[in-house]
Amino acid sequence: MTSQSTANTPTPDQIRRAPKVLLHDHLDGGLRPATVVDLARASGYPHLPDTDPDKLGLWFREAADSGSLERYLETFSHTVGVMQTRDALVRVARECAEDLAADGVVYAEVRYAPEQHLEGGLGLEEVVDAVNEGFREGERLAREAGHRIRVGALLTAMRHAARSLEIAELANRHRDLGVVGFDIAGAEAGFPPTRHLDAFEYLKRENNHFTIHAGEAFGLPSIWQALQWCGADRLGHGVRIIDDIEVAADGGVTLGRLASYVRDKRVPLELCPSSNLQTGAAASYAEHPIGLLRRLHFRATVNTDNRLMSGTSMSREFAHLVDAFGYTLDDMQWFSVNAMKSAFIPFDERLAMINDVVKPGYAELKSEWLFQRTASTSGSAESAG
Ligand SMILES: O=c1[nH]cnc2c1ncn2[C@@H]1O[C@H](CO)[C@@H](O)[C@H]1O
Ligand SMILES: [Zn+2]
Repeated sequence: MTSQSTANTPTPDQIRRAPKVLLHDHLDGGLRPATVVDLARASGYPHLPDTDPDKLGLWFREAADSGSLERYLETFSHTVGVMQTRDALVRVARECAEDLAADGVVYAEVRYAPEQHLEGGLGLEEVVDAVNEGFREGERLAREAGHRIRVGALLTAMRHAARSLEIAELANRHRDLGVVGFDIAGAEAGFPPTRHLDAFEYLKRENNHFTIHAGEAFGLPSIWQALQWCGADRLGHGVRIIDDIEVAADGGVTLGRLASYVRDKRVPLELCPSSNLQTGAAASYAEHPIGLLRRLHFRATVNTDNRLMSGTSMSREFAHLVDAFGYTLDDMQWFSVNAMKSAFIPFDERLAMINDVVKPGYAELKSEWLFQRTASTSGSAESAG
């Protein structure tokens, strides 16, 4: 009865233990509800919609379930509101690393916008130092709990604001000091990436890396600008590339020039299924473009975006995809290797993560079925032999 193909369909426990790689996760979108409540109490933040952690968690999920990116983003005022002191930033970053590690994430790039954490009097440098300290503490605590994780920071500039060059310079100064790259985020419609061209050109001159939120709430022009004007290394979401792919009634697929470019150049897509359902970028998991993009061998990756607002984790994202598309451990490995290839750390480290951590982890899981014969199946196997 036990065949390799059925054994390759991961169980919830295997999904959690599988080594996962996360490239798109917002620090201010991943707080534990109880931590939001604690920090609000400690700092006297008066605006929380609820002070019961369970109800607050539910409030975030429901408020973010709005069908529009703009309304989804309004929920961040409460998380950003309680992340204005050094202690709060260290704690949130520490818990982020611990939570990801406990969920089986072995490598993560976590982003946040330093310019949003200055209201309590911190300077930009102090914000970055506090978050880095939290990540290092979280890595250490995770190790003590038996998990291995590496966390790098991406510094985000808000696309409606005008501090992107300053934040890009901040990212460059903290290069090799815990910050692995740069990003822009926030409302997409009306704020094209070309507004921040000087920041991107600066980073290119410095041989540094950046990703751009593009093709989430706005379509192909945003993706095209991010790649061809700004020179993004990766696309945050990029899910609307589907608008440049035609599927005929007979199943034949035609790629437009931009979709071809994205696939040919192996441009990494930081896809975030649950987040897309909430902002209206996709209707259901089964209809999410990730299914087609994976079949067409785009450089697709699976990400959480905002664990608090979506009530999600990497394991939950994969569980939904396993359910919707019948993905196996091999598919999970493919996404994880894709993500690791696309990370912003040096090539030799990415290669070692793939060969020494990711692949052995999946090999271990994929071989479990060999050792799990029950009395009855081993009996029938013997009699069959
Ligand atoms: O999916 C998204 N699209 C665009 N912007 C986002 C998304 N999720 C979060 N942020 C924005 O990024 C900031 C820094 O982390 C958050 O405060 C939020 O405003
Ligand atoms: Zn995002």
